[in-house]
Amino acid sequence: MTRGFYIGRFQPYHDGHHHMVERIAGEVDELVLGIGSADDSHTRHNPFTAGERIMMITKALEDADLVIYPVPIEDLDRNAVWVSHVRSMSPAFDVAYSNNPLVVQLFSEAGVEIHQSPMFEREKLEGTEIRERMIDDEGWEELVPSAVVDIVDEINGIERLQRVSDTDGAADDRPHRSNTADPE
Ligand SMILES: Nc1ncnc2c1ncn2[C@@H]1O[C@H](COP(=O)(O)OP(=O)(O)OP(=O)(O)O)[C@@H](O)[C@H]1O
Ligand SMILES: NC(=O)c1ccc[n+]([C@@H]2O[C@H](COP(=O)(O)O)[C@@H](O)[C@H]2O)c1
Repeated sequence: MTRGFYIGRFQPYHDGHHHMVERIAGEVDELVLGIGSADDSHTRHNPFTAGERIMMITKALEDADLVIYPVPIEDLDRNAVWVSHVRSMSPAFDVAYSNNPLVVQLFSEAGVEIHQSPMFEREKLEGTEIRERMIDDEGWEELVPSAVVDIVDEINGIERLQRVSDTDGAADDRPHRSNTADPE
């Protein structure tokens, strides 16, 4: 029995993530989905709560032939202890999956086997691009699983994102420390 760990912010869970999970499903029996930056919500970069992201993932993977465990993981100010923090929150896992350079670096240093994979249609399957489309009322629905469209509707997610994007002070949606091994 092999259990994997796939971490992301999933803001929102989109078809690029879904494609990656389908690929991972061929390699593991069970998969922990780490909901990164679980403590953040209601901002342009992280509009959805951990609970809302758990709903998106659970419903989108309802019919998948895979046991999944969505686990919220809060951010820490200390990268050096982040892998211990992840382990303290997650079911034990044999292999981790990420394309985030900082995540790859931290897991590798901790001796965890980490797999990276090619990006799938990255020009459109990117959270930042999808959130911009949501804000601008441009087509985003075809870039996420249909279950995610239903949940965004149920929580009035578009209205929230449009409101917070006006008021959270962010001039744009540039990724922060999580997307680089060297934030400088
Ligand atoms: N289109 C894609 N194909 C394959 N992997 C992807 C794709 N988009 C994201 N990923 C990977 O999924 C993981 C989680 O990504 P994340 O939740 O940050 O999504 P993102 O699309 O990169 O969002 P954002 O633009 O908000 O940073 C990362 O390892 C990321 O590289
Ligand atoms: N020190 C920390 O808290 C720390 C370090 C590395 C990654 N992370 C988190 O892991 C997640 C990585 O996901 P992405 O690949 O979607 O950016 C993010 O939520 C990021 O904030 C946190």
